[in-house]
Amino acid sequence: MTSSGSDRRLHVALLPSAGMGHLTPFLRLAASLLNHGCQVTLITTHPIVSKAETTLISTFLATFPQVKELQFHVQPLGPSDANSTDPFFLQWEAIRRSIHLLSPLLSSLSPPPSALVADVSLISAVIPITTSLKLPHYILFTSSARMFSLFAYYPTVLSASSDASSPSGDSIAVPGGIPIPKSSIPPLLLKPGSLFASIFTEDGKKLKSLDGILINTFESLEPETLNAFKGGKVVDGLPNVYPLGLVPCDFEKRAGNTPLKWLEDQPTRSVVYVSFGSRFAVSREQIKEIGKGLMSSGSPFIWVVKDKKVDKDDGDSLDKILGDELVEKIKNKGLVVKEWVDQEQILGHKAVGGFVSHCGWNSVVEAAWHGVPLLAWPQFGDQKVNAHVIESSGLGLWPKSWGWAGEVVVKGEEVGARIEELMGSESLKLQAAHIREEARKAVVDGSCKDAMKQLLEMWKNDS
Ligand SMILES: O=c1ccn([C@@H]2O[C@H](COP(=O)(O)OP(=O)(O)O[C@H]3O[C@H](CO)[C@@H](O)[C@H](O)[C@H]3O)[C@@H](O)[C@H]2O)c(=O)[nH]1
Repeated sequence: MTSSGSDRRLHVALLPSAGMGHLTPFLRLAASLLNHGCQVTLITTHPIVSKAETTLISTFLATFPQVKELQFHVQPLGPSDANSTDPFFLQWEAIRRSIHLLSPLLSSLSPPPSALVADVSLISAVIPITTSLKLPHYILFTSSARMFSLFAYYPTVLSASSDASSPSGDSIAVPGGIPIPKSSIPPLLLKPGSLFASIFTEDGKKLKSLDGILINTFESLEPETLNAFKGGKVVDGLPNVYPLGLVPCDFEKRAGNTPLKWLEDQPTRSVVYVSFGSRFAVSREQIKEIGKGLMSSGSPFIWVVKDKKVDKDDGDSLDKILGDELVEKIKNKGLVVKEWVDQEQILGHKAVGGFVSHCGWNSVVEAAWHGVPLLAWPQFGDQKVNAHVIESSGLGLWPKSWGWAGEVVVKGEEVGARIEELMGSESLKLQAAHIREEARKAVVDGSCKDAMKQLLEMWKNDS
């Protein structure tokens, strides 16, 4: 594609932050921009926190050698330098504190980019740079539109509260949206002084300085919230919100440990897939109960077990994590894996009929894309807000009494009963299939395609 009036290609620079949940949608956006004929610069921040991120970045760059990589080396932080022990949040803060090193990198790009799309966690750090370079600044919000509505409206809520660090009342009534119960707010947001809370509240105030907000979602999942943004109801003066369906791409495919052969032998829609994403460690006690639940559910299963936050620390064998007895019992009923699997290929397989998920937003979008109903089991962060989207769109079930991670250990019988409900529900199957069709229409020739077109037009006009 050439820019109107000139034959110079549109050049977009992308700055993701740490964690697969953030990197993956950025690389899907990059692939989509390349498909539209854009020139793409990918800013990679080093050191990289997880092995999964290192692998994905190198696969992406090998698949698209035309992409320019700009390496941004940041000064790592320790837990005593910032109020967090989470290696991914520490990396966000490390990037923010090293941001002065970004300006010369961006200035070195030729031709200069027409826009920078940066991660949501970097907003207030990046604004002075894009302002001084006169570079349009967009963010890619990597969670749901509903979560974005909370992010945008939260400063207003806090300013009206008697306690400056906590909203008053039991719920947050985001204008134009469905109220968000206080019990669904990320627990770290209610922890005064936490690194997450300070980034969230500081950056939420700066949204009006941005040029636009890209969100990875579909109308069929979040119609009310997207309408509230369209009507300008959420916060006055917010820049445009572009709902882009950033769906899995071929470059992500990994053969490796994905049990595709085993899936081939299972009846259609019979298998339940269990995964809690790329950065959540399930407690050993809960792991044992999940194992019992899977066995009592009667469905064959693929279960990805993860008991360390960062994959580099993941040294224990499955026998050690599950215990010999459980490993022996499970053997003929399903598959348990500890390594990275290709979730997209699993969800896209005809044998898979349900997904027990922590409600990481990428997992929700991938389940919607493949029409796989979810059993929502949010653990931390934005995940209860996302679980509400799953429940209200009819894409899945949410047993609210299961709470946040660490609040209760959900017993095996309860897990098994809910999996049976998930796998046996005809209405969930039908609604998930409907959402899949709507998502595909939106991406191929509907609202997501239109949003991407508008964005490209605007960048062209600005360049
Ligand atoms: O073995 C695995 C494990 C994960 N994935 C992929 O990894 C991504 C995981 O992303 P997500 O489902 O969003 O979960 P998290 O990794 O937990 O993502 C973080 O980032 C998300 C986006 O901001 C938030 O919604 C989550 O709460 C936050 O934990 C998805 O694309 C999965 O398909 C695999 O392919 N194989």
